[in-house]
Amino acid sequence: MSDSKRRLRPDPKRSPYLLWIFCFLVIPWLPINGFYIFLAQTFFYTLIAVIGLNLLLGLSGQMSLGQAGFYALGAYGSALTALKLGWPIPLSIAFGTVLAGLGGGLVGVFALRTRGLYLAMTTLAVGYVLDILAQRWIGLTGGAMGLSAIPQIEFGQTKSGPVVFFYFAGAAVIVIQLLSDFIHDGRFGRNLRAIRESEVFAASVGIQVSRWKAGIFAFAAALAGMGGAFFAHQSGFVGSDAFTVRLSIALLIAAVVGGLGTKSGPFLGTLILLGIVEVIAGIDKYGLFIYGLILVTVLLAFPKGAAGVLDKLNTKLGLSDKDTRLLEDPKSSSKQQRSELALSTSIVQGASLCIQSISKSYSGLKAVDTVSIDVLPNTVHGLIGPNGAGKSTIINMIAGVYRPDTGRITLGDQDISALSIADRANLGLARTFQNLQLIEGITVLDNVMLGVKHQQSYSKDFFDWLFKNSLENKERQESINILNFLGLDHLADRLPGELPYGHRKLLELARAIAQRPRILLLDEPIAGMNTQEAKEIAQVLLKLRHLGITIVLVEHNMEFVMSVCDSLSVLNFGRLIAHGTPEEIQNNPTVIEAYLGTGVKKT
Ligand SMILES: Nc1ncnc2c1ncn2[C@@H]1O[C@H](COP(=O)(O)OP(=O)(O)OP(=O)(O)O)[C@@H](O)[C@H]1O
Repeated sequence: MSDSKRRLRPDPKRSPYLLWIFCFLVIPWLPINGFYIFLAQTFFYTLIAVIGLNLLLGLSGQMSLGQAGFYALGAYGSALTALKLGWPIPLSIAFGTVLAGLGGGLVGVFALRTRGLYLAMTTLAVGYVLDILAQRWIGLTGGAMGLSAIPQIEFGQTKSGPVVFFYFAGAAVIVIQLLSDFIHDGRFGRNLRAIRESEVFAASVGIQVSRWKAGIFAFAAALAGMGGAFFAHQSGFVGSDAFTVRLSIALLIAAVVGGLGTKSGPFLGTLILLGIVEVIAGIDKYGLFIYGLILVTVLLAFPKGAAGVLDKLNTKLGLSDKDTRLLEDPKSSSKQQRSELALSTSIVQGASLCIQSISKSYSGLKAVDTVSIDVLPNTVHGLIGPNGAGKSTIINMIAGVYRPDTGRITLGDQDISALSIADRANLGLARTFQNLQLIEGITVLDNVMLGVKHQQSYSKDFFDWLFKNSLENKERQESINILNFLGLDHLADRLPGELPYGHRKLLELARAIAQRPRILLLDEPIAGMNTQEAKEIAQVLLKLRHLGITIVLVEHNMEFVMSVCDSLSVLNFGRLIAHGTPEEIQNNPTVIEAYLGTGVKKT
C-alpha cells in the first residue's frame, strides 16, 4: 500500500464485526442448553454497561463508582413503564436508557466540578443515594421484595423468548460497540483524551471542556441504564439488592481488567468478569474479596489489561499495525515547499492584539501592573524581561487562563476579556506552553489533528465514519501538510514519547498551526533547544509570519528574539519599561540597565 493511501486509510477495523455477526447468527442454533443462551444475554447487557464505563474512565479519565445507581435507574424505569403503563418492551428499554442518561447528565453538571478522588467519592455517594431510594421507596420499587412479573421478551411463544432476547440484546451490543469504536477512532476520542491529559490544554484547542465531560458522563450513565433495563426484562424481577456498590465495582473491574481506553477491552473484561462470577458462584461470600484481589493483581502485573496483553502478542506475531510506520526522507525541500503552498491556502489572516491597562495580583503580589501593548497584524512581537517580570502571566491573561483584575484585551475588533479559554481559541487564539502539552497515548499525527477545526456538525460524523471517513481523511491530509512543513511527516505514526525534545517542541507548534490561528502565542518556544534547532524554529516563525499569522512570544534567548521579532515590549517587576523595535530596545539605557546589560547583537 502506498504511503499516502496508508496515511489516509479509514481506521475503523471492521473485521471483528463480521465475527460478531457470525457468532450472533450461529450460537442460538447450536445444540447447547438454555443456560448458555442466558449467559450470552447476560454477557451482552453487561458489556453495554462496561463499554460506557470504559469510555468515561478510559478516555476522559473520569472515575465513576456510581454506575450501579444508573443501572438501577434504567432497570426501574423500564420495568415500571412496561409493568404499570403497558409500554412495549423496546420502548420501555429506550425510556430506561434515556432516564439513566438524564440522571447521569444531571449528576455530571454538578459533580464534574470535582476531579480525581473527589469525583470518585461523589459518584460513590450518588450510587448509594440511588440504592437507598430503591430500598426505601417501597411504593414505587417494592424495596427488597422488588417488582415481579415484569414483561419478558416472548413474542407470542415463551419457548422462543430467550432466542429473541439474545438477538435483541446482541443487536444493541453491535450498535453500541460501533458507537464506541467511532468515539475511539476519531475526533471524539481525541477530545476526550485531551481532557484527560489537561483541561486547560483541552480548552486551549477550543474544546468546551465542561460540556464534553457532562456529555460523556451522561452517555456512560445511559449505557449503564440500558444494561439495567435489559437485566430487568431478562429476569422478570427487579429487587433493590441487585444494585449495590458491588455491582459498580464489578463493572469497574471488567473495564480495568479488559484494558482501559482500548476498543476491545470491554469485550475481554466482561468475558473474564462473567467467567469469574461463574467460577466463584459457589463461594459468593468471598466474592467482593476475590474481585478486589483480581483488580490489584491485574493493575500490578498487566497495567494495560487483557487488551494490552493481546496487543503485545500481536506485535510478537508481527500482526501489529505499528509495523507500518512511515519512514521517508525527513527533509525533502520540494515536499516542504509544496506543503507550504498547501498551508498558505488554509491560513487565516492574522489579527491585531490590543492590551489596555491590564493588571493582575496574586494574593497581594502585583505580578502585572497596568500594562498596555499593541501588536500589529502579521508581525512578530516579543515580550521580554527578567525572571518573574510577569511575561507568562500576560500570556495566560491573553489566552484566558487568568482574568485580568483590571483592563481589557481586544482581538481584532472583538473584546475577549470576559471570554473562556475555549471561546478565545475558537476565535483564533492558539498557544504553546512553557511545559510541553502533548497527548502521549496517541500518535504524532493525531496530536496535530487535535488542533484542526471541526468543519461540520457532530451529528454527521458517525455516518461519515461508517461509510466514507472523508472528513477524517481531509483533516489527516491537512495535518500531514503541517507536519511536512515542519519536516516531521516521517514521524507521523510515532508516539510523542518516542520523539527527542526538539521534535516534541515542533510537534506542539504543529498542533497550534493546525488551529489556523489569527494570533499565535508562544511561551519560550526554544527553551531547551540547541543552536541549530533554535535557528530552524526562527526560520519557521518567519515563514509563518510571511503566511500572515500574528505571533506573540516570550523568550529569554536574546539572539533569537532580536532575529525574529518586529517589535518588543520589555517588562520589569510587572511594569512595562520599554516598547519599540529590536534596535531601539537594544539601545535603550533603561532596558540595558534592568535586563540586557551590554553585548546583545542583532543577528
Ligand atoms: N499562580 C501564581 N500564584 C502566585 N504567584 C504567582 C503565580 N504565577 C506567577 N506568580 C508570581 O508572579 C510573578 C510573575 O510571574 P511570571 O511567571 O508571570 O513571570 P515571568 O516573567 O514569566 O517569569 P519567568 O521568565 O521566570 O517565567 C512572579 O513573582 C511569580 O512568582
